[in-house]
Amino acid sequence: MDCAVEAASDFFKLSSEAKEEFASEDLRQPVRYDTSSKDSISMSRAFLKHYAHPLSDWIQYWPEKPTIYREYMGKYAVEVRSVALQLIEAILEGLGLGKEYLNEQFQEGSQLLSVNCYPKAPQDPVTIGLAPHSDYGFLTILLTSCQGLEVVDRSSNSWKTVQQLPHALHVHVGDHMEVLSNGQIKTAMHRAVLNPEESRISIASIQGFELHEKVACAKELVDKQNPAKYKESSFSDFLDHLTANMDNKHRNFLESLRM
Ligand SMILES: O=C(O)CCC(=O)C(=O)O
Ligand SMILES: [Fe+2]
Repeated sequence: MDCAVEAASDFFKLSSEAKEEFASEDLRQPVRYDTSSKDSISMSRAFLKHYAHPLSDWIQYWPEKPTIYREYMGKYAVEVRSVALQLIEAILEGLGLGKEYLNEQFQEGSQLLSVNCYPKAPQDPVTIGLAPHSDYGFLTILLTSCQGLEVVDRSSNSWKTVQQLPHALHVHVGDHMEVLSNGQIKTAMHRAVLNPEESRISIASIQGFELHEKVACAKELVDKQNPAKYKESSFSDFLDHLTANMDNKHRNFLESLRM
């Protein structure tokens, strides 16, 4: 885990030119570097996003520098995906769907790594690094170098700081789990605030289905009393939604799926 943070940190220390090599406004690029100045929703963040599963298909597109990047990030990606799949199985079992439910789609699903770098906060008042959002996939596993993640507590509708525990991973549910469970499990609204003491690295691993595979409410969880609450959608539909709403505030994907 520390190695993945080190690889990320070293990448962001590269010259602007080296990082800009990966700059693209096309959300479908296999690797994409961007900073807050161009992306209105993320407020003070540089990030590198790339796919990670199957690793042999994607690793060739990842940065070659720093030289440790592919090895360290690759190892982390494989390990964290295995944890995510085990957690997803447990959730599916808890929903009464059985742990093998849609097993093929999960096994062949996509994994997106969002590697973020936030500057140290300039002064005391809460400074936002990444604006409130939920993740599109089923489950996100987040590794962070220091405190900065906040989640909405649904009971009080207020922001709660996620405590930084040494060597702990943070797990949260994404939009497609809310859809699959027909609303029984809710997506986690979250944001990142800048840390006043140090710059911060976070690595989000987002587990979804393959690009064009549709996610619908599980028919086992739909009946007369509980009609389907969401339209079906794919990861590709999410990318289209983001592209179409790049410059406005209607970026909430889950809201766009509500029936
Ligand atoms: O930096 C964080 O703590 C959150 C990152 C995040 O939410 C994301 O990359 O989707
Ligand atoms: Fe997120």
